[in-house]
Amino acid sequence: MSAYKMISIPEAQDIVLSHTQPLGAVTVGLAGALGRVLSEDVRAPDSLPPFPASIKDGYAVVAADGCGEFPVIGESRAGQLDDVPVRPGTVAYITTGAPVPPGADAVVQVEDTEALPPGEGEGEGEGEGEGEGGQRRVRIAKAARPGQDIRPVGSDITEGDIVLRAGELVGVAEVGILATVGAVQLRVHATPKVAVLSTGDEVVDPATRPLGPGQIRDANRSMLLAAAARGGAGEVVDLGVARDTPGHLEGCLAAAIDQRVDVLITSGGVSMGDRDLIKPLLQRQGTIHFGRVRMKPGKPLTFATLSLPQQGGRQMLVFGLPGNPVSSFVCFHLVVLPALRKMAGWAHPALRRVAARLTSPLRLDPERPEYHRATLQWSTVPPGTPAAAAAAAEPPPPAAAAPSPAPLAACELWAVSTGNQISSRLLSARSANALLEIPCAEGVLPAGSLVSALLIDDLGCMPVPAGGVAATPGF
Ligand SMILES: Nc1nc2c(c(=O)[nH]1)N[C@H]1C(S)=C(S)[C@@H](COP(=O)(O)OP(=O)(O)OC[C@H]3O[C@@H](n4cnc5c(N)ncnc54)[C@H](O)[C@@H]3O)O[C@H]1N2
Ligand code: MOO
Repeated sequence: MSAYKMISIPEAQDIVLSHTQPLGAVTVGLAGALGRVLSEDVRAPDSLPPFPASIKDGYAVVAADGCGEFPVIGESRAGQLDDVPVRPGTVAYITTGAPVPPGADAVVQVEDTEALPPGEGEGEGEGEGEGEGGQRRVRIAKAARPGQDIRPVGSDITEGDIVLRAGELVGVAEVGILATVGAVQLRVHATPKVAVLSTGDEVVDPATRPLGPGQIRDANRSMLLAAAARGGAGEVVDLGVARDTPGHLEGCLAAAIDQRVDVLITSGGVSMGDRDLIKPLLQRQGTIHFGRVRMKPGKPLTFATLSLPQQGGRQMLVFGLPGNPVSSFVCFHLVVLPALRKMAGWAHPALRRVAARLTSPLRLDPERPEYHRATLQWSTVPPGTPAAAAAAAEPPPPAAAAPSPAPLAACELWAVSTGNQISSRLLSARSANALLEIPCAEGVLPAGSLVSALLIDDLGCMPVPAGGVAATPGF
């Protein structure tokens, strides 16, 4: 009998998040802002554009002048302005992004004008568009309305506006916005320092070849270090492999404490065997909040906190993940990743959920809900099925014609199982971008059933339908 009560995964997630606090603020430069969560609002110190700016290459005009021939009395180029006012009956040459000169209230794009050739207008015998005394002239062929092709001051950003709020995640566009408003030093949440430790006498370095009797290569440490780095850890610490002795394991825990990590992730040694030493160690040194979770895979998942009086009473989180590589992978995404995100300041750290249809039937587990690894695919027909094979076998379009795009309304997200889900088979996580939340019940879930899918990756490994998907139905 296990000493630990079996709890549900939502309970486990709530317990972990209730023991996890956002880390304090630190200052980073713009180059270090990507992927961080702002801890303060960012305001614009000035307006954009800071001056009325032309949207087109053309001529700055007085709109009321309408069409006709006009002298070009100056130029306004981006970054360089002739400070000559445009009076009624005159125009100024202007480039995209340049300040509209005083007096002008519209821009006429160059396509709606004609530089007057020699012999026309006043400037016979001189260069194209140039009149007497070198004065360029132009014909405005299309009347402008006031304000045409001008971005007024502050039309993109108004001075004092909050352009990004505390709690927002800085992505690529946000880096550009920060640069736009000159925010080159930013207050963001600190990111957690995460250590990873494998356990087990059979576990050897991945470089080991050939394997000795009873040995297996350490898959979990590299995988969890990568997962922590991608999951937003500020620093990752490789603690190696703990041997199956209480003394060595304790030494590894001490190393994590000495290195002041915020989170320790161990794998292996949490089940019921006499060499499963993680739970007894955590019980001695901290508080175990749960030690069994109703989930497949990942049942012996363990979570503890250590309060460290020798380090000012700070708290360290410890996740004891099961040794089976898939169990470690699934537990990391369901329980550890939300904690790392919350520490890094995410307001909504849970995995995102979408709906998808099964392409094949799934046998249900009557004891535990299953987190079935799958690749989501956006398609009109269930991928990998006879219907998809029939669609693929249709005669190819004529050589010159591209395959026609699928109509948007006919597409759905299909969940393609990654095959045998035994928790030792890490290939069941290969190219998986979702964990299907398969309820615990008797029987079989038929193909075509709608299931909820937790996204564990961007959709970068989602296959692309031939011909793409049309943006508008029937377009
Ligand atoms: N009597 C019971 N036995 C087991 C139970 C149970 O409830 N009662 N639960 C099973 C379940 S479910 C799981 S999951 C495993 C988890 O066991 P541990 O966390 O104690 O893990 P280990 O025994 O150390 O290893 C399990 C398996 O994974 C391999 N492993 C371990 N570390 C690594 C690594 N770093 N890289 C690759 N593979 C690793 C290890 O060699 C074992 O094959 O317990 C069941 N048993
Ligand atoms: O729960 Mo264990 O993770 O089935 O293999």
